[in-house]
Amino acid sequence: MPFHRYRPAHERVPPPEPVARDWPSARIERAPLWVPVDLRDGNQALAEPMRTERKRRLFDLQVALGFKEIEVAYPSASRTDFEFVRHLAGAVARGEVPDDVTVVVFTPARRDLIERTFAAIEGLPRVVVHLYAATAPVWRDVVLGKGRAEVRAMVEDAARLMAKLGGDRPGLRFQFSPEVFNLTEPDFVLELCGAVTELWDACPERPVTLNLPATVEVATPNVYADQIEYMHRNLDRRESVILSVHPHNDRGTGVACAELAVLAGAQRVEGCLFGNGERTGNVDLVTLALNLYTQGVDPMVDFSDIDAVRRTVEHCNRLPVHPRHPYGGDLVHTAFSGTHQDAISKGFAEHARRARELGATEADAPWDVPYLPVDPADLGRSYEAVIRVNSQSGKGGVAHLLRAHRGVDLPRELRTEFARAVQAATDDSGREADAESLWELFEAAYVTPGTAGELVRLASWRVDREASGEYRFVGALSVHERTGDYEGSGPGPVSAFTRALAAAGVDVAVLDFTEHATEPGAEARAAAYVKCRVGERVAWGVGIAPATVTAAVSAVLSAVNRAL
Ligand SMILES: CC(=O)SCCNC(=O)CCNC(=O)[C@H](O)C(C)(C)COP(=O)(O)OP(=O)(O)OC[C@H]1O[C@@H](n2cnc3c(N)ncnc32)[C@H](O)[C@@H]1OP(=O)(O)O
Ligand SMILES: CC(C)C(=O)C(=O)O
Repeated sequence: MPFHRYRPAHERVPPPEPVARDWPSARIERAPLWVPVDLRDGNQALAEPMRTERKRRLFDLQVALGFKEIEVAYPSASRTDFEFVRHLAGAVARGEVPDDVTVVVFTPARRDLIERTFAAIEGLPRVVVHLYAATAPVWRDVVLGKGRAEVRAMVEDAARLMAKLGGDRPGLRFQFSPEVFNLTEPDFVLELCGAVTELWDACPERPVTLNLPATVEVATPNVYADQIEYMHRNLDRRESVILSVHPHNDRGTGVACAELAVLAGAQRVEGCLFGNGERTGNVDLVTLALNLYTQGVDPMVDFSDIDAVRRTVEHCNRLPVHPRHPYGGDLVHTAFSGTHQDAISKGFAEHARRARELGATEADAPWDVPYLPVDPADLGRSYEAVIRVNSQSGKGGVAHLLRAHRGVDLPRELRTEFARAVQAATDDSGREADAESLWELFEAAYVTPGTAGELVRLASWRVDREASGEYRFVGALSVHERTGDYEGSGPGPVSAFTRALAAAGVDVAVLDFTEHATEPGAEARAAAYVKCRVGERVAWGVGIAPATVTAAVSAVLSAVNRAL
């Protein structure tokens, strides 16, 4: 591949010199102002732009999630976008939009289009008019055909017109974006930003938003962070400026760019939900907000029902969210592989133990579960899909599914044995085994093995506790088709039954036995697991029944038949 055709970013735009930087040792301790631009930047990247119904649905979602500033349209671009802003003006007048929500509209630096933009916002009580113009050398030369002075004049003319049209209108603020900031000479950005903050008379009561986009991501995130910190330190009227960033994701590092930019002094971040937007998309606000959340910082937006958010975004964009998308993808809390499942399963148990120790609920106890950076329940997800079984799974995952779905908690040795059977079955099929098919496999193998072809069968039976404290088993046993009544006594029901079996000619030694309830409460069923030696053979059997004695007897019978 002809890599010699490309130049590194530092040769395309001089880095700000000298670079003093605090960002490498800074920490993000509170959320910046998140501004979703799905309805403008995201929308302009869609094959079928949203109409009012879809736009309103996404807008309402963003309001419900807690966003306070929302870019809603490029009103001069199309009738659809113009009408949407008019629709919102009506919605605000009807009290359908909370008072603390401000809308942003976007305009190029062209007189007719600015005038149309102001016509659109008539009647909106809280609005930001956002002016943009490309400032980087290639855009100046190739797209606009203007030198630096002419671009400055174009921006100033537009800013002046906006100030004139806006007047002293209460609730109106201004925003400027030097498009392709990241490839623009830093001194030129300072010059333009200084010009607009002066023309708009930026002051702490009416700050101007300066939004510095990585319109096309071209460098590693540390370069963007240096550029932002330089602006943060050198912008005029800094206390009257809201420093904003707008990363795209061409190199796949939009999230890193945004995070480092916040460390470098950015107070506001524009992006889209799940990262829709031009080419590889705008930076994803869901990931950014939840990255903060998992550091223990209030993200100031609510993603506690992530799947509902995703469904609405998918509906409005008519684009799917990738199953591996951070936090919201279908598969991001799922482990298929054995050692991950084992770790997660142990992590869940430890989490429950720690919660009990702290006297907290599991939903409130500190989260530290291997392989799960966030508790899926915090995002409105169940634990159902966390562990899924295929041929790469091990005993931990198999045992977890049986425990979670059927309440059976297999002894370690039986887990290993059954996991081998599951692996053989999933290797043969090449498919996943869901909880139901896993249970069917387990039941057929251990609970009701070869029902039709059983060699030892038990018809009616009973166990009594004698006055001596011993147990007495009496039952009709059929062994190799020979039926008779047999009995046996022992210190427990299991030993009483094995003695009855011995009397019928079946020599059984119990090597291991455990029993537990499958769920809490009086309605629980008992599960019994028994490992028996029958002659030369050793086998496990499992019994599940409403009564503990029945479960134990069934388990022994199952082990005997499996061994035989
Ligand atoms: C990085 C971003 O996201 S920028 C936003 C991009 N979004 C969009 O373009 C969506 C909406 N756009 C549109 O609907 C149309 O492009 C319109 C209505 C704005 C303009 O349409 P047209 O007049 O047909 O122009 P066209 O679409 O060809 O745009 C190119 C013209 O805009 C000029 N232009 C580009 N950016 C700007 C700007 N910020 N301010 C003023 N003019 C600009 C170009 O120099 C070019 O001018 P020229 O025709 O004199 O060479
Ligand atoms: C904010 C602007 C101009 C933008 O959408 C971009 O640069 O990507």
